[in-house]
Amino acid sequence: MIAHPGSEVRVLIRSRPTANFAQELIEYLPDGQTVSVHQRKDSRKGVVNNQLSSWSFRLDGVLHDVSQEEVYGRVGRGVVLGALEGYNGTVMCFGQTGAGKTYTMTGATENYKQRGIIPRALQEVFHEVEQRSDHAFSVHLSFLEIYNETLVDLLASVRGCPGVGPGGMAVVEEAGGGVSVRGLSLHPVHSEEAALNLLFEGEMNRIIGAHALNKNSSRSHCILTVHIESRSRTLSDAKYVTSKLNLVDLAGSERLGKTGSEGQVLKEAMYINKSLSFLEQAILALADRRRDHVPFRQTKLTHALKDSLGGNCNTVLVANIYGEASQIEETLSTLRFASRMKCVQMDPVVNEHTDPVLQVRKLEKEIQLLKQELSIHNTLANRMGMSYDTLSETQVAEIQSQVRRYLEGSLDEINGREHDTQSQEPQGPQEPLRTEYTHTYVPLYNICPVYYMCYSMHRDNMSDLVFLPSSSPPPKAEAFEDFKAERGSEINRILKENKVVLLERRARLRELTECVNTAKREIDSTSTALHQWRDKRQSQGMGAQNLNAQRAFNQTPSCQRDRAIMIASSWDLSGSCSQQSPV
Ligand SMILES: Nc1ncnc2c1ncn2[C@@H]1O[C@H](COP(=O)(O)OP(=O)(O)OP(=O)(O)O)[C@@H](O)[C@H]1O
Repeated sequence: MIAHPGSEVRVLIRSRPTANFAQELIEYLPDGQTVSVHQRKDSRKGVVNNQLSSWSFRLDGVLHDVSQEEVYGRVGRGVVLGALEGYNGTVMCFGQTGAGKTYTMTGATENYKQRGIIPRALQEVFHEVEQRSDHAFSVHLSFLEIYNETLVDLLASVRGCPGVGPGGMAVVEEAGGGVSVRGLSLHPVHSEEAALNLLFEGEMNRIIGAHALNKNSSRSHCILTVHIESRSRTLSDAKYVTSKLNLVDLAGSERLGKTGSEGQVLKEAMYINKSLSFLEQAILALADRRRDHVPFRQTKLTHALKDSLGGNCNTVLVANIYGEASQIEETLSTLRFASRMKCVQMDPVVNEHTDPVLQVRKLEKEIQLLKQELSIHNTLANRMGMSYDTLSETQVAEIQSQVRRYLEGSLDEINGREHDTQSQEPQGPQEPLRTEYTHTYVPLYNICPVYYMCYSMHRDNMSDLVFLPSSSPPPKAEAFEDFKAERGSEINRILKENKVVLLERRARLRELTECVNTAKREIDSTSTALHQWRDKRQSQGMGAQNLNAQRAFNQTPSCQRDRAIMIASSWDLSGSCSQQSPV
């Protein structure tokens, strides 16, 4: 079961079975969630007092006289299944020494039915991995012990383990708020059996001590972490999920007077109590939503558990109590811790990541598909053979050469049509303009706008061709103006001078034409007058000789007559024309 965002840490109580269960002091209410504790006032303080003080704790469940299987079902299963989906999860046991934390987490080795949450969780993980064939899982184990404020790798003895590096072990912060333990070995596991072997190996390395309340008392805190990574086999997705499943068996708090610990066991007890009291402070801070600082770094235990207590983690706490009257103060203390823990908020989210290698492959595939799509569009738009590959050096050199030839005049148009006699006739009007390269045909307007290249080359004096990263070159007129102002300025100057001379000569021609036309008009009027005079003379009986001369003149073709008149006119005008500059 995955906690909803904003819900609280789940807390259940488990009591160690005892023949001396203090029924009059500890009461489990029928709702299965509430525990009431009644405590007599302390008679040792000098006042004989039989008054009872009562406390009531409402939690998420009470596990009283229940089997290991039921405990796993109500505590562990949901967290394990969540971890397989990519949610971080923590199952943690807390309570006084001898209350049954190790029994709950690891269980008893004598009987298979008494195996605890950890072996059952490992079994469930590998059972699910087998069932979920549409996903590829990778599972690793690490086993950390915190003993007297020292980090210990419980799997360092496993064959092939690289051992701790020169920096030693340390809790390190990760980007995103998580923590990891530098120097802690991580062991790949492919089966339940292999995982149980590692668990057994680690358990063997744990430090156990004996005192009055527990002859096999854990003298350290232990965190077994199952690291899970899952990738879909069906979707070729670059995304994958990871999770950490922390199974935490804390050392138990102990009243030194009651346990009678001495020497090393006493020293251990002091470390245990100190770290548990820092854990309580951290939980208090986490439970108080007005506080933004949580003192995780005060001790190795809280630092290592930083990302396992609520927050992004699906957390379940089992508060183990030892329900005898003599342990009522410890029971009360455990239940107070439990009710504070219940106020800690959780906001579990799937740890989704993107595989960079797969992401690159995916993008390459996408580019390929887009190219295919583009090529279909080009075909439909009658622009076949277009290439969108980056230009090779040869292609760039070829374009440079084309532009040079254009500037030298061997290409007639700036759009890339070859002008020399060897070039073939341009293909049909539908065909794109192309230049041939060693390996492929690339349309000029596709590989680089030629206008723009020319523009760049003029600027750089043809020595250094710059491919400006723009797809919109300046208009032809603008580029030509630039050319005239810069590289073509000398040609432009000569052109302008010639233009002036040409204009002068045109004006002169216009004047001459006018003179000719005026003379022609005079000749015409003279000729008309002559005809009129001749007609008059004829009618008055002129001599036969004159008549014959006039007849001969009339028989001359009209074009010859006009020419004779023109020549005569120009002779008349030659004096005035010689005043003008020669054409
Ligand atoms: N629910 C239970 N059913 C049967 N036996 C139990 C149960 N809980 C605890 N025990 C027994 O009680 C004894 C102490 O339990 P355990 O070692 O698990 O306590 P603990 O809380 O881990 O103590 P410590 O903090 O000192 O390590 C063990 O012998 C264990 O088998």
